[in-house]
Amino acid sequence: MTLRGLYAITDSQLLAGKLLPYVEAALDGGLTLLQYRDKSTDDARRLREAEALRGLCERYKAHLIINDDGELAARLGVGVHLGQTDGPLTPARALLGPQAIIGSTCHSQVELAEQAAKEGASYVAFGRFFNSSTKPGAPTATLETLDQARARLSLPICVIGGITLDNAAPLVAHGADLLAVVHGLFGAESAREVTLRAKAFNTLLSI
Ligand SMILES: Cc1ncc(COP(=O)(O)OP(=O)(O)O)c(N)n1
Ligand SMILES: Cc1nc(C(=O)O)sc1CCOP(=O)(O)O
Ligand SMILES: [Mg+2]
Repeated sequence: MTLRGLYAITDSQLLAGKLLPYVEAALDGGLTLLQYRDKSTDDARRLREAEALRGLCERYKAHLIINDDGELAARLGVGVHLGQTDGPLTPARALLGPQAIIGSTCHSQVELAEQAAKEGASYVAFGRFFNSSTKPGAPTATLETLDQARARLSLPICVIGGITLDNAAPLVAHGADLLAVVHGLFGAESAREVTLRAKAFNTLLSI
């Protein structure tokens, strides 16, 4: 499977009361991946929302990824994204099976990405590249990180952190395959604007 394109990530505060219409608008504009990222402990709501997102992703032929929670991903038969403190990749791969999409946060460390590749990651994520209101304290990465990663890795490379339509082009030029975006996509005044932004990100990626 080739993983390239726009990777939308949900945010419970930003999308409060409009999760499904805004996600559907993004899917309408074209998403490769959608990550359900909800840091709450409300398991019933998390299950309900993730199931609804899975239905939408099936309709639009995008892949749903669950942040942090391999058990929920296994229950729904979808992918998972794991950070460096979210548990090891090898058991996640065993749990989810060979076809599942599993992503790994590697900050700015290509060595972590090489290790993730050995442990069965489907893509590796570097960031944050810009100021992020969603995760202001995330460690930073640079275009040099991306150059090194592109030279040393054959896995799809995802970039994240403060990405907008105005700053994404250099990331694509330096080899990013997946643009992972929260505010730059969903921080829009209307669902129509979300669709337009998604289409514009895809144009940047030549998709
Ligand atoms: C695509 C993508 N890349 C990086 C992250 C960050 O994961 P992590 O470091 O585990 O931080 P949280 O998102 O869990 O706060 C991500 N979620 N998605
Ligand atoms: C969830 C997350 N992880 C990051 C990392 O660098 O690992 S940055 C980030 C937030 C991305 O949201 P926005 O597009 O609004 O900046
Ligand atoms: Mg995490």
